[in-house]
Amino acid sequence: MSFRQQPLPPARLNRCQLFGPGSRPALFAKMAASAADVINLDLEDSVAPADKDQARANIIAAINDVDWGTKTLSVRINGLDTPFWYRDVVDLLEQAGDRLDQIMIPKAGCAADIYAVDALVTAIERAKGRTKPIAFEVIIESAAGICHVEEIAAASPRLQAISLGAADFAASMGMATTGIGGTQENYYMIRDGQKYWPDPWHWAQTAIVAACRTHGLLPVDGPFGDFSDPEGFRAQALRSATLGMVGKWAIHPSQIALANEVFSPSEAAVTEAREILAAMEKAKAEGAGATVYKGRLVDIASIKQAEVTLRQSDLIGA
Ligand SMILES: CC(=O)SCCNC(=O)CCNC(=O)[C@H](O)C(C)(C)COP(=O)(O)OP(=O)(O)OC[C@H]1O[C@@H](n2cnc3c(N)ncnc32)[C@H](O)[C@@H]1OP(=O)(O)O
Ligand SMILES: O=CC(=O)O
Ligand SMILES: [Mg+2]
Repeated sequence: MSFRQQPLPPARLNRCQLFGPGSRPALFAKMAASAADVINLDLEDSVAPADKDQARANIIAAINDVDWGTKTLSVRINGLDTPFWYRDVVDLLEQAGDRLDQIMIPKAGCAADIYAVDALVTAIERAKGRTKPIAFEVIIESAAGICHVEEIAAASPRLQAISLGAADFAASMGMATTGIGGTQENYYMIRDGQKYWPDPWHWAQTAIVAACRTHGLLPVDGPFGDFSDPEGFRAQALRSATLGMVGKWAIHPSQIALANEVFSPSEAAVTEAREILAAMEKAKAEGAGATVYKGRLVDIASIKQAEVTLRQSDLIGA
């Protein structure tokens, strides 16, 4: 480990972020009653320009009126390239109650984007005497965003999470795709006449995970558009979890249980993590730094790997 210790991310569950358009208030109570850890009420791309004002009013009313339980409550504001975002921030901070936890900033391209929203939020918090600081989450979904992901991750102490937005990311990168996330038909390799489909999102995900882990944030996988394909969703989520992401968006209620399942360590994984810690305790007592568990090497790094699983399991149990 470097002299500078790697900070832990916020100790809260973020296995599933359920999205719903601010222009469909009939969904809000259903979202609140769902099993998602995080609720994202949307003012951005699921809301038509003509509906932005009404969606904002719907969301402010719902933040105050709906019982959101213990969920993290987040609102996705409009991008900084639009005429809507400042009004989103001003109205939310001036009119929504303290139940609002977080603002999601889409299409972040550089640290200054986060700085701009931070400055506005901070001024309104002070003017209005808001005592609970609003947290931020951002979406990396552009070429500029992925190029500057590390400076974005360091941009504000308000930041808690970064998601990959596969749809806008693909558009910004000029990728020849229309599907949102998952396997892309034309992204394949051939070996011995057999097609094999690699993961086109892999490098962007690992860049986000590395930036998040460096700065103590939660890395999250974004939307999987084909909600009629649970196996495709599961495969994408399993890859994300394997790479270090802690959760995934749901754009339909059918995806919530899948995300919760994938991002909750199984009983077998928890048992194995505990057994590795026990094996290492025994090794330590015998003066060894490494030992054999189920025929394979475990050493001091294995303790840290096991702790990743146990921290997540403890959060779920808490
Ligand atoms: C690329 C991006 O930016 S993704 C993020 C932004 N996008 C979004 O927020 C889209 C969120 N999802 C949706 O708007 C909707 O789920 C849609 C448009 C995809 C599908 O909507 P519908 O056609 O109503 O879905 P469907 O009929 O299958 O819904 C089944 C049930 O789930 C409910 N439901 C649908 N979406 C949601 C949701 N997001 N949250 C909670 N409940 C929902 C429906 O009201 C319906 O309830 P009912 O059984 O009580 O009648
Ligand atoms: O906002 C999400 C995306 O995929 O684009
Ligand atoms: Mg987007």
